[in-house]
This record gives sequence, structure tokens and C-alpha cells, in this order.
Amino acid sequence: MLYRPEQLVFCQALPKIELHAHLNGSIRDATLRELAAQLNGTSISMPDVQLRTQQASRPLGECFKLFDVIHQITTTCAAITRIAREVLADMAADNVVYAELRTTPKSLPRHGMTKESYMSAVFQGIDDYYAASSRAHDIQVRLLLSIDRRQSTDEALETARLAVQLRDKGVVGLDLSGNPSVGQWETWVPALDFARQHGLRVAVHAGEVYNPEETAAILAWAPDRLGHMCCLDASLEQQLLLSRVPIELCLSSNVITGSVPSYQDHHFAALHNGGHSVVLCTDDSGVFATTLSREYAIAASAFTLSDEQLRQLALTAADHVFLEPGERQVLRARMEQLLGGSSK
Ligand SMILES: CNc1ncnc2c1ncn2[C@@H]1O[C@H](COP(=O)(O)O)[C@@H](O)[C@H]1O
Ligand SMILES: [Zn+2]
Repeated sequence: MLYRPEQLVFCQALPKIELHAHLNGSIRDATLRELAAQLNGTSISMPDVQLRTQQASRPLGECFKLFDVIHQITTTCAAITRIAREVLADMAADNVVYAELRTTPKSLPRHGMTKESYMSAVFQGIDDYYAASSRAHDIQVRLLLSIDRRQSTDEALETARLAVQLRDKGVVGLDLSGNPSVGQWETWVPALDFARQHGLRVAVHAGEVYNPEETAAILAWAPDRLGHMCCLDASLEQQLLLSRVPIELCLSSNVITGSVPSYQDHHFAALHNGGHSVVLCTDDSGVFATTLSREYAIAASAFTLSDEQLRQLALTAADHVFLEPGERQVLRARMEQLLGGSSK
């Protein structure tokens, strides 16, 4: 058993902050199946989708094949709008009070989709959620635009420019993600520099596989937050601790993909005990069949965290959001108030 039922109940009641969630990876299983079923006559079969979404362990390479399948199913603006709306609803139901959702804007000429229309579809989904929900005031959302590691320097720059343009629509930063075995860090540096020069914040997936040269280069660039950092040697570990860059940690994702051998072996414990800033996140709640509450419950059980430690973990996430300082303080005060209310 990964955790005791009462640990999950406690974690569900905690107000939480989600900082690392990929839109298409957070698709509901039922929605994925429904959209796949609507695509009769294409290369995607239902058994294909079912088999892929029911695996308990899925090596990283398999994960990226699954993302390709999901992307073949989510090619319309209507699908993207629906996913965005449902992801927000699921997070709000899980007591997430602030979320930074990340997604890769897609240009799919065959489907009449541009990066701009893709983003409009995401904004529509957010608007639809707020228009329909009585709990709408419960969750605040911001966006990070992702660069996929398969992209060229020019494609990445296009995404960075779009992110700057969409700042007043709630875009607060850029993310570098995608298959860690693909591409070269130097390719995307111009786009990340551009974003930073224009006042956006930058989160980078790093160390999801062992690649010490790249991880050292990423640390030297000093992103505002790092994702994963699973596969480091002793010297990189030292550099990471000295950098003090907060890390988004996704327990289920890392264990299911095999980046970390088990929950007990996860580097969460060493970082957290050493006072390094960490934020628990889901990564892909659909693909890994999880919720943020469940990730907190797994941490509570695997690392024997007290209720007070769990509350502190939820609270300190507010210090690492990509909001302006004034807004960040308001969020922190709100978390303090809500957490005061959730203590026994
Ligand atoms: C499991 N660990 C991971 N490592 C790296 N990148 C990941 C990821 N999980 C998801 N993504 C990135 O997010 C995309 C799906 O969401 P969007 O289409 O952008 O909304 C994937 O294609 C991949 O680029
Ligand atoms: Zn990720």
C-alpha cells in the first residue's frame, strides 16, 4: 500500500499549489477514450489507447510514444478547450488553489491549427471553466508555454515570442520539456534567453535521464525552477545545492518511468531534509493516474512526514510561483489563512 486512506483524506483537505502539470498529460482517461472513439477510420484504435493508459510502469520512451498518441487525438481546438476546462475542474476538486499549467503550443496546418489558435483554445477552456463553476473563485491559474526538445532554435524562439505576447493573458513563463534523450541544450538557449530578457520566468526539465554535461550547462544557466533532477552525480548534487534553485518533484512520474527506482529511494528525502526548496507536483495526472493530493499522501507515507511538515510543504510552494512579488505575497497570505483553517 502506497499510503494509508486517512493520509489521503488529510492531503485532500490541504489547500495546494500545482506548479508542474502538462496540459495534454493531464487529460482524463475517459476523455482520451471518448476523443479516440470519435476518430473512426484513423490509425488510432481503442485497444491501443486502452493498453497504453493502463500500464503501471512505463519507461520514458514508452511515455513519449503515449504522448504522440494523445497528440494525434487532441488535434482540434474543441478538444484542447475541453481538456483545459476539465483539468481545471479536476484540480479545483482536489483543493488546488493556484496552478501553473504548462503546454506546448502546436502548429498543425493539416488541422488548421496555429500556435495562436491553440493558445486561444486553452484560454477558452479556462474561461469556460470560470463561467460554469460555482467553485471558480477557488482556483487561480497561470500558464507556462513549453518548448518541446524536438523543436529547432527558430521554433523555440517562436514560442518564446508568443509567450511574451500573451503575458496579459496569464502567461508567466516558459518551460523546456520533451523526451530528454532528444536534442541539444544549446538549441533552445536563445529562446530561453529571449524570454528571460523580456521578464518571463523559466522552468527547465533536467536530469530526468543521466546526462551530466547537459545538467551542468542547465545549472550554469540558472533557471528559475528545475523539474525532476533525478539522475545526478555527486558533483552535480553539490552544484544543485549551491544553486538553491527550487525543484519541482513528481514522485509517481519518476517511479513509473523508472527515472528513480522506488518511492523510498526518491531524492525528495535528501533535498527536503537538507532544507533545499522542493515543490510536490503531478507532472501528468492523466498518464500517471494521480492527483496532487495523492502525491502528497505518497510523500507522507514514504518519507514519514508529519501533518505539520505537509502543511509547510503546501505553504512554501507559494514562495516559488512565477507571480510578481505583490501577487505572490497575496497568495502566500491566502495559503496561510486556508492552512490555519485546515489545522486540527
Ligand atoms: C514524464 N516526464 C516528462 N518529461 C519531459 N517532458 C514531458 C514529460 N511529461 C510530459 N512532457 C511534455 O509534455 C507534453 C504533453 O503536454 P502538452 O502537449 O505540452 O500539453 C509531452 O509531449 C512532453 O513534451
Ligand atoms: Zn514534466
